[in-house]
Amino acid sequence: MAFCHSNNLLLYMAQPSFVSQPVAQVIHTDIYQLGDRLVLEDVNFSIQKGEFVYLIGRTGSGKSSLLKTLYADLSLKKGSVQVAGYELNSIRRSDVPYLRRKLGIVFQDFQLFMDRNITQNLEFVLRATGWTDPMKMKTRIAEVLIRVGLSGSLQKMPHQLSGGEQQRVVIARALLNEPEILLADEPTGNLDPEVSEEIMRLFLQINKSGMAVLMATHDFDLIRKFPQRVLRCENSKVVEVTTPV
Ligand SMILES: Nc1ncnc2c1ncn2[C@@H]1O[C@H](COP(=O)(O)OP(=O)(O)OP(=O)(O)O)[C@@H](O)[C@H]1O
Repeated sequence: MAFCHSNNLLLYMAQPSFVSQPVAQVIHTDIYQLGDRLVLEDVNFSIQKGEFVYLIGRTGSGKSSLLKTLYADLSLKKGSVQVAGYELNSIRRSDVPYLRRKLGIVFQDFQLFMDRNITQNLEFVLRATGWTDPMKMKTRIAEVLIRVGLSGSLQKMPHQLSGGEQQRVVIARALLNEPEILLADEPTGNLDPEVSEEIMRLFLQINKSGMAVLMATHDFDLIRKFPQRVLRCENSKVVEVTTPV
């Protein structure tokens, strides 16, 4: 297991060299919100390729701030963070879009363009991330929609889809550039329990294909039903927990 508490960093560093490079590695890192407010201190953990990790903690404990740090939305003042091959300590502003292509980001609020159909929503992201060939874009959009079980929705407008289906589109959007890790912030927060479970099964299915997932959630029913590794934000620290519920 690659996680380390701050007092056993040596154990962490003593991992044999054949262990694959983690997709995310956070060492002795302080997490600040805007206005220089320290939210989490001395954070240490790593996530290996293909791992599924829940991130839990009370409201305001720092889950979103941690995720924002990983996708370079909050800047790093102290510590070392490496994500998808990028050192965030030294990342240039101009490289942030390239980092984000290697991450899939899923939020609670779907953030789809409501005046564009599903194909157009996905096309927008492909164009913004450098795709130009219309045939390749069409194929990629069809692929990701099949993956999330929405192959019949290419021309639908977001309002014609249920909440669960809209979240599936958001997950499809996050998959477009085949990221190494999905960062999900309360992805089931707006969904009823049955639909939440379906979305969770989708995340697990994607995870099985080798993509790491870090999911912030308050949903203990999901954690009980689909146990995975758990990190908890509490008292300004991030700790690994074995009995979260
Ligand atoms: N944009 C912001 N500017 C300044 N402080 C913020 C901002 N966003 C959050 N904070 C503060 O940072 C702390 C951590 O908030 P964060 O949103 O990371 O917690 P969280 O665990 O994700 O909470 P929730 O479960 O409610 O989403 C809180 O004290 C919050 O008030």
